[in-house]
Amino acid sequence: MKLIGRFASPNRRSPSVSSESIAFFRSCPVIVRRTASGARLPQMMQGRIHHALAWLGICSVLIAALWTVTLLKLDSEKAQITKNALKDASFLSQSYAEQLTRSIQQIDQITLHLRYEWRKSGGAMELQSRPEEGLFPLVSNLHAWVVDRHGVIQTSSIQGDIGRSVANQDYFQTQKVEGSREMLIGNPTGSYLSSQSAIHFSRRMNASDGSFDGVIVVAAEPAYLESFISELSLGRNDSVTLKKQDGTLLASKRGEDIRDVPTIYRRPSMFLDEKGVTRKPPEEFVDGEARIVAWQKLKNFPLMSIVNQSEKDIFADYQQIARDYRMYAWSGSLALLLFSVVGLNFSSRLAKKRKSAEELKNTYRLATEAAREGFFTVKAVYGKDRAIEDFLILDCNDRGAEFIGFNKTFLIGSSFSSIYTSARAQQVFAVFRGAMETGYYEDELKLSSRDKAQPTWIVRRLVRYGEGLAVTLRDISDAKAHELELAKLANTDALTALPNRHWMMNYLPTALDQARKIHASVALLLIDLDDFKNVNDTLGHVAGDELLKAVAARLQSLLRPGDHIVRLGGDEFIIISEGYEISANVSPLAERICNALNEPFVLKDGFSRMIRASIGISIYPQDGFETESLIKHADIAMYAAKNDGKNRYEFYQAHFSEALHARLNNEQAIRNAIEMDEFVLYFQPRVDAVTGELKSLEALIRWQHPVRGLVLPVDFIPFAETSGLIVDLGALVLEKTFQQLAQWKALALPLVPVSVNVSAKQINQGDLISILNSCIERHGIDVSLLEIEITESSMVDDNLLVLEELSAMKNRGIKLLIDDFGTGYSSMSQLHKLDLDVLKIDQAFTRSLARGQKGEAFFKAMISMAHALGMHVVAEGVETKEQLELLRALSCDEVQGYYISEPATAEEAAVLIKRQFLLPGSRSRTEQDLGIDGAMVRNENGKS
Ligand SMILES: Nc1nc2c(ncn2[C@@H]2O[C@H](COP(=O)(O)OP(=O)(O)OP(=O)(O)O)[C@@H](O)[C@H]2O)c(=O)[nH]1
Repeated sequence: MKLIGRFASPNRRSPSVSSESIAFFRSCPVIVRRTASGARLPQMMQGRIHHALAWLGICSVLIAALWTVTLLKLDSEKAQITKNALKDASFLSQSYAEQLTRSIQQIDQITLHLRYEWRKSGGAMELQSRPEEGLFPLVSNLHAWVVDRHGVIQTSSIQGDIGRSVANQDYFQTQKVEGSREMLIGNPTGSYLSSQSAIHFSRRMNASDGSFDGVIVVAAEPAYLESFISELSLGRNDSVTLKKQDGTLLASKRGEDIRDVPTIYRRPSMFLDEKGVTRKPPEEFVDGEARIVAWQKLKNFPLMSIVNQSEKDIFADYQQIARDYRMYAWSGSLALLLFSVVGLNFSSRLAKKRKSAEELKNTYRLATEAAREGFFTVKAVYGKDRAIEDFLILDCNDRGAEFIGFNKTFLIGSSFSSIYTSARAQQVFAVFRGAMETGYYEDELKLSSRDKAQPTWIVRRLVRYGEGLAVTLRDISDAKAHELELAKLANTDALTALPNRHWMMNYLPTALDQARKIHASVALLLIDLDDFKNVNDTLGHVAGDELLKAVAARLQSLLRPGDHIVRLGGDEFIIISEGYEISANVSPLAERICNALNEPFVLKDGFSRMIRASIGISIYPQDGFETESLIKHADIAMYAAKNDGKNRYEFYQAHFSEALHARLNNEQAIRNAIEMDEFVLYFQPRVDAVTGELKSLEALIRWQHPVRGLVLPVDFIPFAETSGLIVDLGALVLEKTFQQLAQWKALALPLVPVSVNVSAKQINQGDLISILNSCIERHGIDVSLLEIEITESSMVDDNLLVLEELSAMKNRGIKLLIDDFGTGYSSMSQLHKLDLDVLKIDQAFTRSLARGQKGEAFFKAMISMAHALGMHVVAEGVETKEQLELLRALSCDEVQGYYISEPATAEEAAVLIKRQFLLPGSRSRTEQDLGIDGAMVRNENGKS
C-alpha cells in the first residue's frame, strides 16, 4: 500500500523511501511510463470529472426524457381536450341553431297563422281569448298583437293592450316602408310589459290592393329563445348567443362568472362562414380568457348561434392533471439527480477500488518481475451445469510466459484448452479445479525443456481469488539440483559409492511392502569382513580403504540384476535380494561371496591380500516382517557365523537370538562387576628352577561374584573378549597390580616383579604404554617391577601397532614375556625382532615331558632356541617333582605351577614374597622361624 501512496504523489518524496527502492522503481519501465505520463493526481481528477460528467449526462438524458414524455403526454392530452372542445362547441352551436330555427319557425308560423285568422275573421279575431285555442304557445314570455295600418293595436294577447299605438316602433315603420313578405326580426327593444327587452317578429299585412294594411307582431323575450339551453351545459365562463348576421345580439346565455358582463368580446366579432369553430385568443375577450368559439347560421333566418366556451373551464381538469404530471416530473428529476449523485459517489468508490486493485496488480507484477517469479491470473470458465469447463488466462508476466514457453501477448486471453493438448490439459485442469475447490495448491514440477537456459524445476503455487486463481511459478532448479545432490550424498557411501544405510532404511520398507503384495521373498545377506581390523593395523588405513573398495566391487559383480548391495559402514555390507525363488538361491549366493572373497586382492602396493567374511542371512517373511527385525536377525546370524569360526554363512535361527541374549547378559554382568569392583587379583609365583627363589608373581584375575562365589577367567574372559570389555578389564588389572605393589612396598616387603597379561585387543588400542606410564607415576613403582605377558596370537600377522607398542614398552624398560608359547604361530624372526625377555612354554608341553623322549626333545629345542635368542625360559604348569627334575636337566630357567604354588591371594602372596625360596623343602629362615608350610595346594584349574 505504501508503494501506491508513493506513486500517487510523485512530487512528494518521502524520506523513508530508500535509494534502493527508488532505484528499483526507476529500473522498472512501467513506473517510468507512469511517472512520465504526467502527474497522477490530475489524471485521477480527470478520471473523476469524466465519471461525474458521465453520471450527469446520463441523469440529464433521463430527466430530459422524463420531461419530454411528460410534456408530450400533456400536449397530447391538451390536443385531445382541445379537439373534444372544438367538437363539443360545434355540436352545441349546431344544436342551438337547430333549436332556434325551430323556435323562430314556430314564431313565423304563428305570424302567418295570425295574419290568416285576422283576414279570415275580417278583423274580428280576439287574441286575448285565443291562446286557449292554441293559436300560439301559452308562455309568459311570448306575446302577439295585431296592429292596423295606423299603428294602433287592434287585438293583443296582452290584457288592455288594445288601442295602444306602436306606430313609432321600428318594426311598424320598417314593415310599412319596405313592404317585405318575409317575417322581420327586430332588434331587442324595451318591452311594454316588463323590464325585459323583447325581440319583435313582425309580418306585414296587405290590403287587397297590395297596400299596407297593418302588422302582425309576435314579441318574444330573449329568455324564450334561451330556454332550451340548460344551465348545466354551460361552463362558468361560457356563453351561448344568438345574433343577427349584422352582429346585433338577440339573446345570450352566459355562465355564472360572466353573467353580468355586458359583452364578453372586446370588439364586435364577425363570422362570415356559415359555420365554424375556432380558438379565439384571450385578448379578444374582456375577461382576458381564451375561448373556443363555434358558430352556425340558422337555416332560413339571418341569424347565427354562437357558442363561446372558456378554455379556462375546458382545461380546468387538464390543468390539474398537468400540475400533477409536472410535479411527478419534478420529483422524478429530483430523484434522478439524487440517483446520479449517489451513483457518482458509488461509481467513484468503485473506480477507486478498481484503481487500487489495478495498482495492486501492477505492484504485484512489478514485485514478481523483480523477484524473477512467473505469475498468472486465470479465470475459471463455467459450463451450463456450473462445472468448470476451461480456464482463461487474464494476465501473466514475461517470466511466466517464458516458463511455459509461450509468448506473453499470445497467452493473455488464451484458454487452457487452446494451448494444451487434451492429455496435458486434463492433468492441468485437475490441478486447477482442485485449487478452485480447496483454495490453495502447491507442488514442484519437473520441466522437460531441452533449452539449458530454461528452468528444470519450478514451484507452482495456486491461490484462489473470486472466480479465478493467482498462479506463481518460481525457478528452483538450482535449489533442486542442490537438494538432489544432497539426497545423493545422503544415500551414498563416500568410499565405495554404494548405497548406504540411509538409502537402505528408505528402500527396504517399500521393497517389503511390494513383496507382501506379490507374495515374494526378500533376503538380507549381512556380510562382515573377518578380522578387518588387522588389515588396517598391518597395512594401514589407506590400504584398508582400498581393500574395502575392491571388496565392494567384487561383491557387486556377484549380484543378479535387481539385487542391491549396501555398505552399512566399517567392514559391513548388506545384499538385498528380492524374488520368488530366494530360499533356493541364497545359499549359492552366500557361497559365491565366500569363495570370491577368498580369491586374493592385489592392492596398489603390489601385495596381494585375502580376506574372509562371515555372513548372516535373514529372509522375509519367515525371519521377520519389518526392516528392523530383518536387519537385526541378519546381524545375529552373522554373529553366530563369527562365533562359529568365521569365514562362513549362517541362516538366522531363533536360538541364535537366545545365545546372543545370554551373551549380552553376561557382558552386562561384567560391566556391572567392573562398576561394583567385584574383580580381585590372585598371584602365582614363578621361581628359579634350581634354587626355588621367587623371581616374579603373575597377576591373575578372578571374579568375586556375590552369588556364584569365585568365578574363574575361563567363564567370563571370552565374553569380555568378544564384547571388547577385555580392554577395560586389562586396564583394571594393571591398576590393581600397581595398587598391590604400592601396598607391598608400603609394607616394606622385598618386592619382586609382577607380570600382567595383556590381550591383543588391549595392545591394539594403542594407548597401553601411556596407561602404564600413568600407573607407574601415580603409584611410584619402579618400572623394573612390571612385566608384560603377551600371547603368541597377539603377534600374528606382523601387526604394526602391536609391534610399535611392544617396542615402546621394551624401550621403557619393561620386561616382555611371551605366554603360552607353542600354541600359536610365532616365528623365530618375530621373536628376534621383538627382543623379548622371557619365553613361557605352554603347560601342554610340560605335561608332555612325562610322555617320553619326543616331548623332552621338543622342549629342549624350544629352550635352546630361546637361549640362543637371549631369552629366559619358563615352564608353565609344573605340577610334579619329576617334571621339575626333567626341566632342570633341560636347563629350563624358571618354573611355575602347582608344584610351587597355586595362585594366591594378595595376603598369601605377601607371605610368599617374604619366603623368597618356594620350592618344597627350601624354606627360608623366617618361615622356619614362623613355622609356615610352604606348599599351598588348591583345587583350581588353569590360570587366566
Ligand atoms: N580402512 C578402513 N577401516 C575402517 C573403516 N570403517 C571402519 N573401519 C575399521 O574396520 C574395523 C572393523 O572391525 P570389526 O568388524 O569390529 O572387527 P574385525 O577386526 O573385522 O573382527 P571381526 O569382525 O570380529 O571378524 C575397525 O577396525 C574399524 O576401525 C573405513 O572406512 N576404512
